[in-house]
Amino acid sequence: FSPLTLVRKSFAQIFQPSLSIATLHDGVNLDQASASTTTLDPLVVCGPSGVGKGTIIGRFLSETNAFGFSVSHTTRDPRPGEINGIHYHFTSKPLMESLLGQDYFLESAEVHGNIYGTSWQALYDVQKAGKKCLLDIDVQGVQRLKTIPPRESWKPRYIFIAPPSPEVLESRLRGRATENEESLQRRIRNARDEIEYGLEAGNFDAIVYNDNLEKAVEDFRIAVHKLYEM
Ligand SMILES: Nc1ncnc2c1ncn2[C@@H]1O[C@H](COP(=O)(O)OP(=O)(O)OP(=O)(O)O)[C@@H](O)[C@H]1O
Repeated sequence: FSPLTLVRKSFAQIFQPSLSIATLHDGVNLDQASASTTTLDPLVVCGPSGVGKGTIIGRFLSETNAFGFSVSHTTRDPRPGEINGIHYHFTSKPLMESLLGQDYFLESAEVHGNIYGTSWQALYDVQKAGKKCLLDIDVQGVQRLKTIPPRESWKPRYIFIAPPSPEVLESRLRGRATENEESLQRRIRNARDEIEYGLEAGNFDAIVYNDNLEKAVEDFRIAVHKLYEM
């Protein structure tokens, strides 16, 4: 039977823990399964709000085709211009709640009354396109991810982005001007514990300090290349 049959079969068995990426990857030579699996391991990027994750990731992704973002599910309403399946999988709250009760999401979070989640399928979709999935996850999310037993598609690398100091973090958050004072104070309060966890030995595979942006992007690039032996 053709490789395509294999691919379809694999999707039907999406929750099978030992699913091989080789069978998910259209056109891949199945004999090279072991060689192709590690190259698609996901990358989890974490750091306190305002540290510059989005900025660094944006710069990094603009220079590489090796990584891609997954499409998240959300219960929030689409904004003008947002397309279902491209920007988000827009999902009703009852359906989302039912999916949360199954092993459908690798991570989920409630933000301002809306539920967001990254499904295993979304991760597989990125891998199927031959890319490593880059996930921007908060510290609590990372702590939950670490409880997931490794599976063929889930052997992530973890990078923490740290601010040069709490004062600089606060001034960046203020400079971004996206938060009201209450939200800003909450982010700053949370940041203390998040930074402590991030800098603790063994919690992350690499730590990148975002002081000078150019240097941080370069350090991020170097860390990724090391972690993936690229
Ligand atoms: N090295 C840097 N020097 C100065 N300003 C920076 C630097 N890196 C990022 N910034 C600025 O800091 C602000 C926060 O950055 P960004 O939005 O990327 O943070 P984030 O970690 O993605 O935040 P959140 O988790 O809240 O989405 C932005 O205004 C950004 O332009």
